[in-house]
Amino acid sequence: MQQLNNLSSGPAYLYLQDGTFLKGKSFGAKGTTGGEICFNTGMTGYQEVFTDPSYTGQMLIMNTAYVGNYGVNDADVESNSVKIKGLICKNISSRYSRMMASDSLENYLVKNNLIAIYDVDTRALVQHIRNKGAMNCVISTEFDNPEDLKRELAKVPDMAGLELSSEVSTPEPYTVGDENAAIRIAVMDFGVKRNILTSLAERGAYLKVFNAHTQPATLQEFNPSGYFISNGPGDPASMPYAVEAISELLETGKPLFGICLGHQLLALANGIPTFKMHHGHRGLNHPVKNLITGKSEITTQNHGFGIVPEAAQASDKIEVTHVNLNDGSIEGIRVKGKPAFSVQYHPESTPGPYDSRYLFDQFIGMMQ
Ligand SMILES: NC(=O)CC[C@H](N)C(=O)O
Repeated sequence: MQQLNNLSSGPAYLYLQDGTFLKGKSFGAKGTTGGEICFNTGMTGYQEVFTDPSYTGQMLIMNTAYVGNYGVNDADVESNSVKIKGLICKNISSRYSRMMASDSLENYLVKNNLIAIYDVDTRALVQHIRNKGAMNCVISTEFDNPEDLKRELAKVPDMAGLELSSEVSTPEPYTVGDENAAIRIAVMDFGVKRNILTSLAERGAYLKVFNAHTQPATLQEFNPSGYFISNGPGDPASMPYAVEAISELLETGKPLFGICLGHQLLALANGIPTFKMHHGHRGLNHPVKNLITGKSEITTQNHGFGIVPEAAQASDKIEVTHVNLNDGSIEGIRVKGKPAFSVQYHPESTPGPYDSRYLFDQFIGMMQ
């Protein structure tokens, strides 16, 4: 059991676009930060969530009552840095306990320059977002009055229409797995989670991960058995370059699998529009029904956009394969006459239950 040096306890302020103004305590780095507020209902997996590139630009409320209880380590990361813009919690644990932990959450946040606020009534705040919908917010340890905070908030871009994949995609290609493997996958990196790559590599695939703006012809030079379209941050409707590339890849007739942003982009490539959800789905317990097998799965989710259900149901290009049992949103599709499919949720489930990992086997099976 490690004792933290000293919990920082200076004041911090939270200001929302609708004028909601809350005082809490400062934790992690000092300063002012802004982004779109969202909440994650998971009780574990904070380090994976903080480093998931799909959270770029988001101010995250962790619904669970305590954050930090089990510290941090070098392995539980989905990318090489913290990607959330700011953190909002109820309680920060003043000590951590786990054999695998190498440091405290507080040191980690300071090292990663992440501004956090705690001692906020997160239950009330989550209910507020659930009623009013997603909106921008700022956290500050520098400004303590609504006028200054409102001015800082005005600098925060709107998530709708925002293209963020170019910020988080790998600048240079890199490979994962055994280069002699029979299965080769070209990965379009829009902000890929590390454990998606691991999930494919541990099933015997050799992966080459390419920058988001790579031309399809360059992907084809790798002579892949199939294509993977990754998750990622931002508004899929702001990415015509990616939709164009995916449309071209579909013409190759090779297997193609998309996750989350990849699902939204595959839908767009088939003429199905996307929309901004009221407050999104983020957590580890979202029930989804697989309409092909009739079985349900408990899934990990992180998305603020969705594909338009009426357009998906009416499309003659795709078939709906998965539906969210909470709200009926479309969470899986396959392209008619092509070996291409996608899901809105996260089968690698880091963190989360393992129910959906069969999707990686399905993709590998299609390429064998
Ligand atoms: N996890 C993801 O890929 C998220 C996709 C998209 N940025 C959304 O918020 O809906």
